[in-house]
Amino acid sequence: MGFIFHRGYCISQQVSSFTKGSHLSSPTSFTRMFSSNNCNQESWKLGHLNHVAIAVPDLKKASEFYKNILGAKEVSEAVPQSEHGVYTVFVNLGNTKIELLHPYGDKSPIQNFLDKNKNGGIHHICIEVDDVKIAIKDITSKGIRVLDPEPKIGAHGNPVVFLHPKDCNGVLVELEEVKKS
Ligand SMILES: C[C@@H](C(=O)O)C(=O)SCCNC(=O)CCNC(=O)[C@H](O)C(C)(C)COP(=O)(O)OP(=O)(O)OC[C@H]1O[C@@H](n2cnc3c(N)ncnc32)[C@H](O)[C@@H]1OP(=O)(O)O
Repeated sequence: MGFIFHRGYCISQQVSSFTKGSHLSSPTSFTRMFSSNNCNQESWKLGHLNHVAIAVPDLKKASEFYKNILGAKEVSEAVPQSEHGVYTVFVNLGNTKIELLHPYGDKSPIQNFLDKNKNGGIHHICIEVDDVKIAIKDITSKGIRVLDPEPKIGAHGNPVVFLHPKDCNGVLVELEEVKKS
């Protein structure tokens, strides 16, 4: 579907308008779009893949795998993230990172996941956005569940939110606000 701007409104051509033999002859061929990200005054943009998070039952063993077996040059120490109920270790790959996660405290949000996946597994992906609050407003209006009403501060000191995996093709998606400098 293409987007056309006319007198300050964003109007979109309906897909049916492109079927063979049809032409854009009347105003009814157009639909005004008021809620699309492309058209809102309050817009936000998707950025790079910040990290892929892997929940692991043994953080030391997993860190050593990336450091000693795969030869990763930058593997951080384990850091407790008390607000999130996890320990994190970051493996820096240059163009993105791997975040190793292990439960912290007795109410960790990753405990269920590890109970179901005893050897660990990919837990979430984190994609950067330029404005997380505008992103939440827009995404929520499209029927996707955001798991916290307000962003929390994530492992990099930036605001983050999570989107429900059931609304995201079975993948837990974290959005992290990274302001362009
Ligand atoms: C430090 C920070 C940072 O990076 O900055 C972090 O990483 S914090 C990383 C940790 N924090 C978070 O994960 C916060 C967001 N997560 C949550 O709120 C929760 O973990 C949920 C995603 C809602 C899952 O909650 P809970 O484990 O209680 O529910 P549940 O086991 O009944 O799961 C409900 C359904 O979702 C599925 N499900 C659960 N976790 C999933 C995951 N990680 N990926 C894909 N699907 C998942 C289950 O299989 C189940 O599907 P079926 O019904 O089909 O069986």
